Amino acid sequence: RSAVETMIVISIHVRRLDKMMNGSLTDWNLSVFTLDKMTNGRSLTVMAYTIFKQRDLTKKFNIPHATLLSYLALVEGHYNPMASYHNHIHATDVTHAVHVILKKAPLLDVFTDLEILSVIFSSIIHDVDHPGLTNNHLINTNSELALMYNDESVLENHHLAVAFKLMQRNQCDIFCNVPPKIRQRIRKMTIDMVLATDMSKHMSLLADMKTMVETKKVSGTGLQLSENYNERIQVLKCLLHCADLCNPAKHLPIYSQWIERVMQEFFNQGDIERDLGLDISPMCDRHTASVEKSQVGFIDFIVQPLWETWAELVDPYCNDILDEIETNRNYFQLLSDNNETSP
Ligand SMILES: COc1ccc(C2=NN(C3CCN(c4nc(N)nc5ccccc45)CC3)C(=O)[C@@H]3CC=CC[C@H]23)cc1OC
Ligand SMILES: [Mg+2]
Ligand SMILES: [Zn+2]
Repeated sequence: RSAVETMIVISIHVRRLDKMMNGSLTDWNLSVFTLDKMTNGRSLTVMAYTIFKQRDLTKKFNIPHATLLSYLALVEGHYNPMASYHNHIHATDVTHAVHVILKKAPLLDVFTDLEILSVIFSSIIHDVDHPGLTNNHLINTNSELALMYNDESVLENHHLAVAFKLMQRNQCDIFCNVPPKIRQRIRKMTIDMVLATDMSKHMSLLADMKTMVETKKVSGTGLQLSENYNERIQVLKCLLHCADLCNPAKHLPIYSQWIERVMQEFFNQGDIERDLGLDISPMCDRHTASVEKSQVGFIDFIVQPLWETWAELVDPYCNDILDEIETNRNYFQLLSDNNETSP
């Protein structure tokens, strides 16, 4: 489809989307699955374009509309439709989550337009061309990607390289009217944020956040960020990471669909590992994995500690999110107990 046709199709969806949401794109429990059906598999382009318009980013950074649409459609088309979880709908979900988190009261006047553009751009591209396999698997199978990136944040380096390479396509450079120094700053922030979505960085990210909480407690005020780049990017990394790990914070019907998709992706990887005679990765053996136990562990060890620290540092009022996580955790704990008792 030419960019013009894409633009027309998308703008029809954008208008329908606006009506559907009656402008309330900020509904945390919006179903991106419904949105994707409504937009014939174009939910990322429609979501991202709508957010850019609502935040006036096209005007603030002089982004030509046709260029934005072409690039968004190109990126969406480079998400892997064969990946049941890490496809374009996950990117729509994370982009939407970043947008909603940024709208929360404690963050309203904290970040600059440049930082907002960068974190929304990062969410759009953060998993582009994901193969549906984990970094460890790519490393253990001597994949081309692991060879390319020397086993270090292999997937995340790939997502970034693909996203910036696609920007070189004709009429796809969305930052064409942005001064070089600003372009460089967007690129640096995007690289830092997307690399921080590598789960192997999770514990150090969490530790750094806890340190910030301790120092912030001293000031006792809301989130007061200094001009210091490292302090500001630290919070933005965590914002994107929270959005990437927001499935357990959603109502069960939505959360359950993400579980089904991620387990399908993990089991597919486990099947490959079994066929290769490799050790099967955690949660990836379809014959022994307990979906319920995996979710309880995922919430207890990773998701709840992250969101709790986020609440302490940034948003003391995100109890609705913490409550949802706890409700979902107890639901899967109960399922897990029942599976134990009844054979
Ligand atoms: C909806 O449900 C899920 C959604 C996403 C993911 C995601 N999982 N992960 C990892 C997370 C930690 N894992 C564990 N490994 C080991 N040895 N032990 C553990 C013990 C308890 C919990 C987790 C682990 C490995 C996989 C990613 O890397 C994805 C990519 C980026 C973000 C999250 C994704 C998992 C979900 O349910 C399990
Ligand atoms: Mg990722
Ligand atoms: Zn992701």
